[in-house]
Amino acid sequence: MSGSSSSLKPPADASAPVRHPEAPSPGELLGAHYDQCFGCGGEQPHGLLLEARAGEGVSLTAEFTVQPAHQGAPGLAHGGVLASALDETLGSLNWLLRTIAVTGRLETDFVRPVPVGSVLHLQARVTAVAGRKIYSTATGRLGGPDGPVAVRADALFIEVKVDHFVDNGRPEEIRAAMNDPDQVRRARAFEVNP
Ligand SMILES: CCCCCCCC(=O)SCCNC(=O)CCNC(=O)[C@H](O)C(C)(C)COP(=O)(O)OP(=O)(O)OC[C@H]1O[C@@H](n2cnc3c(N)ncnc32)[C@H](O)[C@@H]1OP(=O)(O)O
Repeated sequence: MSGSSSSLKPPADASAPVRHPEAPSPGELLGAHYDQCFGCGGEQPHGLLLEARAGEGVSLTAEFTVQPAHQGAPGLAHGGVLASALDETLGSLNWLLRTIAVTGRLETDFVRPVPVGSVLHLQARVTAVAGRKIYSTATGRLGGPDGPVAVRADALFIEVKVDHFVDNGRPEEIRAAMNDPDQVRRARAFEVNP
């Protein structure tokens, strides 16, 4: 069974997404937005170490290799970890829009079990934008970018101001990220256009 709830269907007056003129070129690696991010950061030993690459328009591809630390049932990826991989991939799309946004809703279909050691080939795109609401969809395939779908998700991201993080994040990490002397790294921690 599949299908998504009505809040994930763009309204009739939604617009097509517009790729930011300074978005990375198709094929370019996006790199981690924050080294402590569970989804993409290099400083998280049990993180997903997801690598996303810009695609055409407002789309991207990403790869996630399932490690033993990501198990739920013996030898199989945990469903919550797979949802995280989808969330991170979908969240990375906002960098192509240069919009700061957070996940409001994420609906996931788990179609096939995903073994430890396998590579999940993710593809995501923004389908529509309506005011602060960004609608997007993603699939994760096994065996290659054209392999069978193992997971898929539809999501609604909501545009926020940087205050969302500053006001709600733990002060230690906010301070450290804000004080990073590298201007690009400082901006990307919050996915803000530097
Ligand atoms: C730096 C990037 C990191 C990327 C990491 C990967 C992405 C993530 O995992 S982000 C972390 C997980 N997400 C969060 O922590 C978000 C927590 N939630 C919140 O902070 C708030 O609920 C937030 C910001 C989403 C919305 O609150 P707020 O700004 O007050 O918006 P609000 O006015 O309620 O809603 C705006 C619109 O979105 C809709 N909306 C908000 N939440 C939802 C939802 N869950 N489902 C459906 N619609 C929703 C509202 O109905 C409203 O629609 P309309 O404009 O048509 O009336």
